Amino acid sequence: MIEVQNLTKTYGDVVAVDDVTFTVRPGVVTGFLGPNGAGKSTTMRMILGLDRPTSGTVAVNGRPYQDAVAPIAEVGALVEARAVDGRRSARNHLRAIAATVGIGDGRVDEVLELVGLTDVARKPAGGFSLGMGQRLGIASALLADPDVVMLDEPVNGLDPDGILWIRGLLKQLAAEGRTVFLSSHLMSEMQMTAEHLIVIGQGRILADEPLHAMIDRAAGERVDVVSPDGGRLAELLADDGVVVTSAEPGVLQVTGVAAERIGDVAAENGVRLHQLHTVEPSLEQAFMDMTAGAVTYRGGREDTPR
Ligand SMILES: Nc1ncnc2c1ncn2[C@@H]1O[C@H](COP(=O)(O)OP(=O)(O)OP(=O)(O)O)[C@@H](O)[C@H]1O
Repeated sequence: MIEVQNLTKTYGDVVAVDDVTFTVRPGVVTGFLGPNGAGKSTTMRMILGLDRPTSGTVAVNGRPYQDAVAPIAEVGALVEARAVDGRRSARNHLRAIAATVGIGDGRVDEVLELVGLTDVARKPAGGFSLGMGQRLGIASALLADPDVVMLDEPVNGLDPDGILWIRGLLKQLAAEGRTVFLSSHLMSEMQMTAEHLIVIGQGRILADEPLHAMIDRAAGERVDVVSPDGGRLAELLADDGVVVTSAEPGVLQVTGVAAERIGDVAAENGVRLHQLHTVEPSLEQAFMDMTAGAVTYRGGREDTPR
């Protein structure tokens, strides 16, 4: 369990993390989602005790992480590109880390297998692709069999197969009762990996809810209707909470009422329907709407803070 309470971090005038409170529970893959510069890495670094909070507290399994007896057994983290000596093999890289905490070669081979690097374990890590490097980073995070696994942008550089693999691995780790916390700035990736989402924008928490709750809110937002009797249908649908807009004659965009109900009303009143379809929920759009006012940096030529 990770408990973050009223956490704030400022760098000069920049408030990187602004009074953030949340809990990451075991057994559920929790995603930490926010646009670039939202404060995800800073928060994760404070959870690990790598950065000192300006104010607020962090506890991992009930106590401040700095006080943990065997940190890598407590939290397995992939937070910044780990320094890997490129001439060293993946296996020797892991053996060197393992030696510092008395972990034997058997466990090293086990995690290599777990992350799918067994075949290349004796090859120099310098020749690894970005995706293989990510797998090696994840292997070192898992080496000491930690209760809490925290990964900053673990999907970076992974191809679709790699994304599926990490999704399965994280679900498995959560099912074993571990606390699994990972960050990303891409909703599409989170949709595939996380069950619970904590959304951050400009250092503030914007949402903290199960993925399905976010999907439900985004779902059923709009039904598109094509009908030669559009005007009449709009009148029939008029009700509290129902909004009908029409950009062109005969084409309606309806919110606040389900497609089934629209079909029934049309049938009962002899209104012809040529098309009726619910616009698929777009989590990406929901996320963009949520963080619209909270984007610190926007892409583009200048890429300057707003
Ligand atoms: N060491 C630092 N010194 C000054 N400002 C910093 C430092 N670290 C982070 N910041 C600022 O704090 C804010 C949050 O940055 P952070 O890296 O935590 O965001 P992020 O959500 O992890 O972004 P990304 O997705 O780009 O990694 C940004 O405005 C960033 O410029």
